[in-house]
Amino acid sequence: PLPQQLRDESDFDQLPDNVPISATIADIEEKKGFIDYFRFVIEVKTKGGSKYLIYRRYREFFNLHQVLEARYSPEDPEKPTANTCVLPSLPGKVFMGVKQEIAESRIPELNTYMKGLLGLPTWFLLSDALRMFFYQTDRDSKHQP
Ligand SMILES: CCCC(=O)OC[C@@H](COP(=O)(O)O[C@@H]1[C@H](O)[C@H](OP(=O)(O)O)[C@@H](O)[C@H](O)[C@H]1O)OC(=O)CCC
Repeated sequence: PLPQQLRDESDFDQLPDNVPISATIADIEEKKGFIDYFRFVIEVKTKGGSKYLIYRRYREFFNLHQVLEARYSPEDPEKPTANTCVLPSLPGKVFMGVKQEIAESRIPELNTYMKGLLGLPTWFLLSDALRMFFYQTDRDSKHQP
């Protein structure tokens, strides 16, 4: 069989072009309504070289993390098995505080979290939950500031 390093590269080459390979928060924006909330403006780069913006709020990160944990985190972090991996930790919920400040303080933490996710083994990058989160929806592409 191919040595691990070569296999990994060839695994990576097999990935579809629309798989996200990097994602960084470019800005935050406030959505005013009955309840104000903040969204993170995330620039996603795909393996095929395209770049686009998606807009996600914290609770969407939280829901993604719950799904990923349920499906992929090992019973015992000391012993990940073939289809489990140790996930980066998600910054926690905050119950009190100024929403703008909470959002701003989350920028570096969520950048680290996304970097951690997208640095996991190539088989993980193919998981539906992950690809759905980073997929650019119609709403994302029609987004008006
Ligand atoms: C003492 C006052 C308690 C209080 O107001 O907490 C409110 C809720 C927490 O509400 P939740 O929805 O469970 O959790 C909140 C949302 O995830 C929110 O996401 P978004 O920014 O996208 O809106 C985060 O920004 C908040 O930091 C978080 O607290 O607490 C619960 O309902 C607990 C349920 C597990």
